[in-house]
Amino acid sequence: MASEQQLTAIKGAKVLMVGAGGIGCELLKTLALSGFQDIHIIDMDTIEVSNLNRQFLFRKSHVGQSKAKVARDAVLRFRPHISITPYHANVKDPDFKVDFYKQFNVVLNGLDNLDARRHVNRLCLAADVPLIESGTTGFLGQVTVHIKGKTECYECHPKPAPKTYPFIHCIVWAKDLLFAKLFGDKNQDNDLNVRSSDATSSSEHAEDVFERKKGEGIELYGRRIYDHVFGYNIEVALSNEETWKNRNRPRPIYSRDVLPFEQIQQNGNVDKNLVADDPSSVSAMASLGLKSPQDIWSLKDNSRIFFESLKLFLVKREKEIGNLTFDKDDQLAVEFVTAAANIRASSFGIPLHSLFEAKGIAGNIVHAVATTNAIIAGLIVIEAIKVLQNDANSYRMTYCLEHPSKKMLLMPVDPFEPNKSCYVCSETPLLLEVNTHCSKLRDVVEKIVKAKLGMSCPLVMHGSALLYEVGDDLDEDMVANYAANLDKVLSGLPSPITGGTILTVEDLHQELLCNINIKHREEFDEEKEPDGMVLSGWTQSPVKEKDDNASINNGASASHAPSQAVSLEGKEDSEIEIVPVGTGSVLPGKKRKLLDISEDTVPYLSSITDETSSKNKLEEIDDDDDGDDVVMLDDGCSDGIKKKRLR
Ligand SMILES: Nc1ncnc2c1ncn2[C@@H]1O[C@H](COP(=O)(O)OP(=O)(O)OP(=O)(O)O)[C@@H](O)[C@H]1O
Ligand SMILES: [Zn+2]
Repeated sequence: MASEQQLTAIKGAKVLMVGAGGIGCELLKTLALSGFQDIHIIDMDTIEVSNLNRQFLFRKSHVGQSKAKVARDAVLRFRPHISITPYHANVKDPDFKVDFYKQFNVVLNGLDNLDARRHVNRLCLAADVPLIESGTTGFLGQVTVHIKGKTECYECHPKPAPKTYPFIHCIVWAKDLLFAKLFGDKNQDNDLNVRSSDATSSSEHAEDVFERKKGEGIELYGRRIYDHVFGYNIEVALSNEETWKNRNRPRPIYSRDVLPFEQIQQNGNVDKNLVADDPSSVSAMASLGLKSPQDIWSLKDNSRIFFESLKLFLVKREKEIGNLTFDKDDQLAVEFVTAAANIRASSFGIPLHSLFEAKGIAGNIVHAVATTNAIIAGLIVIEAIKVLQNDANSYRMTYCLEHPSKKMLLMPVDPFEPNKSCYVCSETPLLLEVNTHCSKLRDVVEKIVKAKLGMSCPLVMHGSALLYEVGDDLDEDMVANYAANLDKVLSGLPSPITGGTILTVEDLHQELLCNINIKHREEFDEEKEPDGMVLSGWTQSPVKEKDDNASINNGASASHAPSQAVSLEGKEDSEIEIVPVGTGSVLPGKKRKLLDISEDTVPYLSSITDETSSKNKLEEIDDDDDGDDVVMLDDGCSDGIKKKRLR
């Protein structure tokens, strides 16, 4: 039960929630039931069938509608007198300026990607509004509190850029949607659009394009599926302008453009598989003479594998069709999923992957666990109430573990101090080593300012000389001038950038400005420094640890298969390796000293302290693994940073 004081703080609060997905639905419900009365929600997406298993505010009839709006309506049904304001929009939309943030007492993130999280972090700092961050991956999760000047900001320590993340979505699409639709239960609910343009929209019984027509040849059928999912469905998606306002538009791909019809007919050599009595050894790669699973196939080869594996399923494994579920040890299934994921990746401008990599990703996908989202949402609200009461001594970052430690599944730790060399929350300049005679301004803007510093609308200045900016209100001359600058080497710019120059970069939408000291360097190691430049400053810790009790060891070697993501074996009782999860990237492992935990710090801990019962509870949920929230857990790496706790 909340105290009088807590209730007063809750009732008077105006909160912003960003994201109304897995965590967001739980969070909105918990906020409403805890007495919050003024809640604003931003979410840019519409509801999909695959969300329904865990985003419990949504029903099948809501598919296609705004998540923020439907979530609001669902909660108003049981809390009709509170105010919930939905925004069906990208949080990076310039309408959400610093003044927008200033109206809130606290911002609560339930996002699934680094880019949006960094953006919100910057605006919360600019507006001086506390931010509570969260993330989940399967059974793992965490909640962190970020208060300007008091605790570390979300970006105080660099997070490696996600490498495979967008590709994971292609794998999930190929595996859980396309493979399931073609070879699994025909009557399942599925997000794939199954109606073609010829199907009259009025007819309820319009044909399902995935059904093979009577007498239809395998090649024709394959081509129809290919053109539907990679061509027509992409065109349908493109017609919704709203979706692409802040995203890269995909390109429809049709089979005739990649592989002329004759080539599809001559595609594979099914006979090569004749020796295979065992259906499990049938392989499209063998049929096509593609040998190495490590090779990254071209779009054309992926298309050939697509047609060939489809053909082999229909010819050699006909009996299994309708009952198949994806299995990473099923060679033909992996070939099909790799090819389909790569063709989709090509459409979205995402780098293609080898069969070997795709198999690893497909086999390691961690599904969302609704209970973890619910626990994390509860913890967000607990921290939010402390923040509203300005109860700084009780702020905790809490980690939800997979296996109990000291009979606990929730690990609270003290928040950390801000990193004094963080370019986001402090004014410490960065250092860029670059060959100023070879590198162009475009390289700095793309590889450093956008990719590393996460600025979306950057402006680059040298002293008072404006070298580059983006914006809707620029006149033609300025646009031409900036375009010309982008193609000049740094030392050849109108206001030359050389060793010793201080460059100022700014993103007006994020209210972020930082200075970069330029150091000229002649040579770079192509393998280790592929950008041809090195950015530093931000990663070094300003803190010299003196107090052993306050020190955190670096997670020197943290290899984290999903089940080991939090590894306790061989560790001192009070020390644990923690991997922040659900952040849309693979994050470094960190060891953190645990607090003495009492039930005061985590009020509902007592309900899950029984080792056996809590484990069983979670394992039951594992049975329902048809969630599609995916975060790859890869090998973690140390960020090599020492941090200092607040107390
Ligand atoms: N830039 C953004 N602006 C607004 N909302 C965002 C932004 N980025 C992500 N989101 C929202 O954050 C939510 C994250 O929820 P969640 O992790 O459950 O993902 P999901 O997209 O619902 O599910 P899945 O990715 O597993 O299909 C989504 O609803 C998504 O629309
Ligand atoms: Zn910071």
